[in-house]
Amino acid sequence: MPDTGKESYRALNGLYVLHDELGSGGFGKVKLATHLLTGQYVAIKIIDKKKIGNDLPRVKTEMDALRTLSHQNICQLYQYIETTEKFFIIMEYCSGGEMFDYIVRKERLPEAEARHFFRQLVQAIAYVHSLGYAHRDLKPENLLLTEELKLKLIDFGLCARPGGPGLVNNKPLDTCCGSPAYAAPELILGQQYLGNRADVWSMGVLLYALLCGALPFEDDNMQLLYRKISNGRYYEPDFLTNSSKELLKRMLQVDPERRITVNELLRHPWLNSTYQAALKWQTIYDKNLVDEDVAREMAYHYGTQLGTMVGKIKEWRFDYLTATYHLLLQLKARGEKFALPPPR
Ligand SMILES: O=C(Nc1ccc2c(c1)CNCC2)c1ccc(F)cc1
Repeated sequence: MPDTGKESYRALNGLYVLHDELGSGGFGKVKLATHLLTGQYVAIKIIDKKKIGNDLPRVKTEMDALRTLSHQNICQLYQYIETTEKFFIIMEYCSGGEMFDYIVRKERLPEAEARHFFRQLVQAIAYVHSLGYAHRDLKPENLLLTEELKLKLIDFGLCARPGGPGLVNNKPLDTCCGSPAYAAPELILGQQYLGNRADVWSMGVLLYALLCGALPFEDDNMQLLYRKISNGRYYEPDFLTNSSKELLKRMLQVDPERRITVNELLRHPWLNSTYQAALKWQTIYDKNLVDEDVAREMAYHYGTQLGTMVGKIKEWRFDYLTATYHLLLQLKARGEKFALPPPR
């Protein structure tokens, strides 16, 4: 049983066992846990309502986004539990940890490896934008890696909702958006900005970090940092290829009107040079399609007809059933045997 605050974790009893902490963000902590029915690891984001106070809307924003978004490069929401004191957001566990740590360990990435990760980020963002969302807090800490070095985007707490005020926003940085080092000039100047274009700037900063192992705009003094970002001038190390330099220049355009768009990115030669197919960004998942093998195993365990189980899964309630389905599907996708205990 977890330490103090036992009663507040009661909601997890019989469903999950908590292990050590994976990280703690502005919002609360993320703990490693085991989903008991399948024995699979998950990550549980635990948010204390008292501690977030008037930031509660950000949690709702994130939940709305995560319920809608389902993509191979976005960390999958499995289950959502709300109690009087806390939110428990049960997510896909990404055992490779944060991209930030990966870059630090390797200092900087060869162009081919940077491309491998950057393509997946562009696919995730193209999908997010196609649904009218903008992420608005893109940084290496919000990019996680799986065991197979697949990239998974997390933390939609600052994203702009479709048609919401966020899409065109002129709130100054501190009130609404993420880390200054990755923030677009128009955003830090508190001007009107389009979330989509601001995301492209942040992706440019990320690509620079992948390729150079450093940030293009950096200063401990916030005012000087803002000035560097607004000038848009940065150091180009000699090891950068001309095509990398050209792409960075197109992404780190101070004028959002002249900045490359996501659609142009999807076709840019730097992303496609060693790959035949153009970037396929659509999701591989179909909410109306339920994997029959997984549903059959679940029907067996819960003692229901297959058709009934398929119907229940399709409700996508983000309850324990949704979590079980995703975890069994993940086992099947990894070619591993998956079985549930027989009905009690
Ligand atoms: O899996 C996550 N974090 C994670 C996983 C593994 C490791 C870390 C974080 C940190 N370094 C050690 C390895 C994770 C998953 C979802 C989420 F919303 C937040 C974090």
